[in-house]
Amino acid sequence: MEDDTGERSSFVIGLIENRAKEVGVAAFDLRSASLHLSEYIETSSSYQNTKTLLHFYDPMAIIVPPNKLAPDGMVGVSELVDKFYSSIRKVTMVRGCFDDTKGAVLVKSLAAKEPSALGLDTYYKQYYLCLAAAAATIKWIEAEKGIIITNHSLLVTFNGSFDHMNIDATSVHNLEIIEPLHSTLLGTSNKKRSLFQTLKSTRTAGGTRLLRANLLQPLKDIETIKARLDCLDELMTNEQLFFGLSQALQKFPKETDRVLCNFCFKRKKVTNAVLGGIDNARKSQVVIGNIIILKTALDALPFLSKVLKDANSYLLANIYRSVCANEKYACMRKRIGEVIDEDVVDARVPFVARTQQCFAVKAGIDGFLDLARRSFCDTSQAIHNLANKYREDYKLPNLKIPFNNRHGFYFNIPLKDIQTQGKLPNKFIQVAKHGNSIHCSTLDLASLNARNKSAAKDCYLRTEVCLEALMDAIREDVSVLTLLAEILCLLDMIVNSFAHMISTKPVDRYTRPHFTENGPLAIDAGRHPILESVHTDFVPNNIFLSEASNMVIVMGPNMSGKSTYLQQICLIVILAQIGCYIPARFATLRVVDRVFTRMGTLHNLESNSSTFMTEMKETAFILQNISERSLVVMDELGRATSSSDGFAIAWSCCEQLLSLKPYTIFATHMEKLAEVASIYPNVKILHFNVEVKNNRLDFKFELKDGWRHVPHYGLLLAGVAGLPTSVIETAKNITSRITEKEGKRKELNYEAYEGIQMAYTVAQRLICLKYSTQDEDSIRQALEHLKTTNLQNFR
Ligand SMILES: Nc1ncnc2c1ncn2[C@@H]1O[C@H](COP(=O)(O)OP(=O)(O)OP(=O)(O)O)[C@@H](O)[C@H]1O
Repeated sequence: MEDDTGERSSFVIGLIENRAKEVGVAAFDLRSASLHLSEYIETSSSYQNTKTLLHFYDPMAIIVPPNKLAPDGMVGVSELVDKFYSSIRKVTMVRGCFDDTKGAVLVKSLAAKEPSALGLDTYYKQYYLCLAAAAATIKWIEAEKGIIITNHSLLVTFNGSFDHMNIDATSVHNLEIIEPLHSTLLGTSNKKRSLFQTLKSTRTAGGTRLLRANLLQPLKDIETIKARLDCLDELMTNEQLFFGLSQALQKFPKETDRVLCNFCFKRKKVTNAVLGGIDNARKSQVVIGNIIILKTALDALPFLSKVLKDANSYLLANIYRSVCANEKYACMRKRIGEVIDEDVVDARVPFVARTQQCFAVKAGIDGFLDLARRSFCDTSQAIHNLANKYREDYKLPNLKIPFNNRHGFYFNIPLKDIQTQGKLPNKFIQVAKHGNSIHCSTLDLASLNARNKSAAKDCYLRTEVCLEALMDAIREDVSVLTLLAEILCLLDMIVNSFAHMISTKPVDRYTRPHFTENGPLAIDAGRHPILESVHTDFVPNNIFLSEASNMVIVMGPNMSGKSTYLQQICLIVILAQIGCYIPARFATLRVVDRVFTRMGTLHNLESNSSTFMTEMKETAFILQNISERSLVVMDELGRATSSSDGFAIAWSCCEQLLSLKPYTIFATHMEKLAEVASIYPNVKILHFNVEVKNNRLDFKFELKDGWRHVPHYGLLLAGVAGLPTSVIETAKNITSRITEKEGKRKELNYEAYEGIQMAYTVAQRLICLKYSTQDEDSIRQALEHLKTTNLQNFR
């Protein structure tokens, strides 16, 4: 659509990425004066997430930093724009314009929203890339359009990636998704691992990266989640397929995904003028190594095809259709076979790899290359002859001649051989002790090494010239290579991580979660995915949240398992939304768009905030950013200030959350908070069962309905911790007087709201039946039952 200025679109987009493949996007809408900030991890090497965003905004100009080769073979955002959005105006601004600190200051002063709602103080680090993009975008707009944006006028929103669940940095930390809390806090190694570490049995760096990205931003699209779960179902029921796939993946060199994406880049032509530079030789060596890896990967494809031929699940069948049955791969392999020697393989041992690379191209294609190879063979032979000579001359039968890329060939002589000789002859130089042997060289070896290296360099440079036409032909079909790279990463994650983890647990410990659009979040006998392997007797627990009962308040003494339970629910939801089975007997979930947690009580030293201020900033951010589809877990909100203010804050936050309708789990020690449930029927109270035996607390870790007063649990624990008896006795007297008064008030409240409670219970059951997958007869029966029981209750 054209606007008044004749521009097709009113959006200007700033784009920047970092080495960890996180992308920051600032989308400025000139028409509505709004700024949409997004920051996410790019999960695919073809920049699918960024493309979705660019497609959505359809901008008139894209601002990027100068072109720079992205690490790990990814096409940098700048090249992405050149390649796929050449019709859109591209503006390159120097990196200095992408200043995150300036961006934060600008956004704070221009935004119409409260700074607390933006969460910039608390989440500054999480936003830094999109803030950098915002700084450049705003600077360009002001200069280009000759305008100045008025303070507090801009509507600023923050989105992650469109297709993914958002988890803020604090929640990632609280939930121990990537790092366990203890190791970062105390610098100690702890038995407890993070979710990422538990799942990290991927084989390739690409698979590991994808797993990490998925855990940080799980999926939101039910169909994609279901496709992954269907694939897991098939792998769990078809052993042959599972083992076949694991085997097939092992046939691909580990760095395949990185190398395949490298073919997107074209190097400057190797001319005679540049021939000879050592740096060029190294780059040529990389090109040859890449071709060899591509050849090995293409050779592994037929086995993958054989394994996937009869796969039924959509995901695997689709991989078979798009990759295995795609003739382009076979054509490419044939084309490689015309130039590259059939026997060349990808090797890890440095000298074998060097030899493979020197002899990669078939003999007779290039005369100069054949000459360089002869020289390479001669010098290699001369080096081995030299070693033989030293063995005899100096009576060193165990002298070895290893090779590494840095030093070339060197001698390795066991210390005991030298001791029998008395001393190492003076001929040997650069002597260094390594364990039970010494490493050294001689002038002759150094000279031969130099000649050998120079011959290898000539081989590489000539080989690259021979490969030019082949490389161009491959580049024409580079999209099939990026597709293969993505598929290998995905398979690595699903087979080597998800399926592997499930298969190493006892049967039926992990089950497939079910998903509905708007149904309840119900988990039967859920367990903590990490702690269950630390505690052999881990006690499973349930959760049920629905539209009619969207808040659970969990009560219980210290150490009863509240925080673990909150973390467990979030981790189960995350596992389910990355398309993995979950540690529960049964679960049906509603897709969550954001997970918010308020758990830690750490001082935020960086932002110079007290415990209470950090708590309040995080709570403000949550309350202003949640949607009806979010999951919120709050652990002991309000405990860091005076008890009356803390209680008031906890209560009003509960009320606010109830009005916003996300699914909320609220853990608290404040017994008075149980009264929220008497007033609001959509709140359910649960407590962790604890028995008091001989003045000691016996933790059962079982979650039970309702609220239960455990007398003086704080005092019991304080006693165990060593507080004087006199102090504890006085405290007991005070607390029993307070609880007596409270009890009476609660009874009055309960009577007043009993009617509403009952009506809500009926509504809640009706909602469950609405999303039930049972047959019509059972639902009719259940409705009949509901009718009769409730008529009795109302009478
Ligand atoms: N379901 C469970 N089964 C077995 N052990 C558990 C279970 N839940 C928690 N635990 C263990 O109990 C300990 C205390 O749990 P947690 O920290 O969750 O308690 P809490 O109620 O949040 O305590 P506080 O109120 O003092 O923060 C944990 O170290 C955990 O290992």
